Amino acid sequence: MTLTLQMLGTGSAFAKTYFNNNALLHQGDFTLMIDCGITAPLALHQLGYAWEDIDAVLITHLHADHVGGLEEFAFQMKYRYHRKPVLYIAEPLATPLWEHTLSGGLSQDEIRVLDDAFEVRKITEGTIVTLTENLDVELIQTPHIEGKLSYSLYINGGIFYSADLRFQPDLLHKLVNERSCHTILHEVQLTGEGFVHTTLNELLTLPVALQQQISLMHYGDEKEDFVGKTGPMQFLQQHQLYEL
Ligand SMILES: O=c1ccn([C@@H]2O[C@H](COP(=O)(O)O)[C@@H](O)[C@H]2O)c(=O)[nH]1
Ligand SMILES: [Zn+2]
Ligand SMILES: [Zn+2]
Repeated sequence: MTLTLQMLGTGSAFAKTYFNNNALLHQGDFTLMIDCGITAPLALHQLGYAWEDIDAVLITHLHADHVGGLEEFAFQMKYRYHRKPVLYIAEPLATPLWEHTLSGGLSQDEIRVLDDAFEVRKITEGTIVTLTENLDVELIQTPHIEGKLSYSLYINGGIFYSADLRFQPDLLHKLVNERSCHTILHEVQLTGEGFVHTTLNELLTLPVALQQQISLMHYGDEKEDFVGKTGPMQFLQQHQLYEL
C-alpha cells in the first residue's frame, strides 16, 4: 500500500499566502494529521475534508502554527460527532499542551483535563509506534527554541519529517548513511538568520546527493523569488498529493 502525503499548508508561522505547515498522511483508509495549526480548519474545509475524516493527529511542538487548530478539532468532534479525536503526543508535551495552550478555551461542560477532550496516546521519544498497518512513527527530539521541547518524525523507517528545527547536518547524515533514510521533508527559512529555524543557505552546504533527497516546506511568502535557487531541493506544494 502506498503512503501518500498532502500538505494542508506549507507556510511559515508568519506566512499569509500559505497555510500553516501541517500535513495529512494517508495510508489505506487511515488519515493522520501532522500538527493542527491556526489555519488547519480552513485548509481542511477548502480541501473538502470533515473533522471526522481525521483518524488521529500527531503534534510536534507547541507553537500556534502547529497546535492552534486543536480547540476547534476537539469541540467539533465533541458537539458534532460525539467522540474524542485521537491525539498522539510526546509524553513531556501533554501537560504543557493542556496547561499552557488549551485549557483556557476547552475547559467547559465536563472537559477538565486533556483526556476529557482527546483520546491521548503518549509517545516516548525513540520508540517506534505503529499507528495503523504500514504506518509507523518514531519521535526524534530536535532543537528548535531554547527551553521548549520539539520533535521531528521518522516515518516507516525511511522518511524524515523535520517539523521546526535548527540546522542538524549530523542528524541528516546519520539518517541517510545509517538508517536508510530516502526522503527528507525539511523546513526552510529563505531569508535572514536561522536563530530558531534552518536557513536555505545552511541546507545548501549539504552534499548535493543529500540535497537531492530533500523537499522544502515551512517557507515564507517570498518563496516564488527563490524558485530555481534551491539547488536540487524542490519546494513542496500545499494541497498536492505526493506518493512517498
Ligand atoms: O519568519 C519567521 C517566523 C517565525 N520565527 C520565529 O519562529 C517561532 C514561531 O514560529 P514557528 O514556525 O512555530 O517556529 C518564533 O520564535 C518566531 O519568532 C522566525 O524566526 N522567523
Ligand atoms: Zn512552525
Ligand atoms: Zn515552531
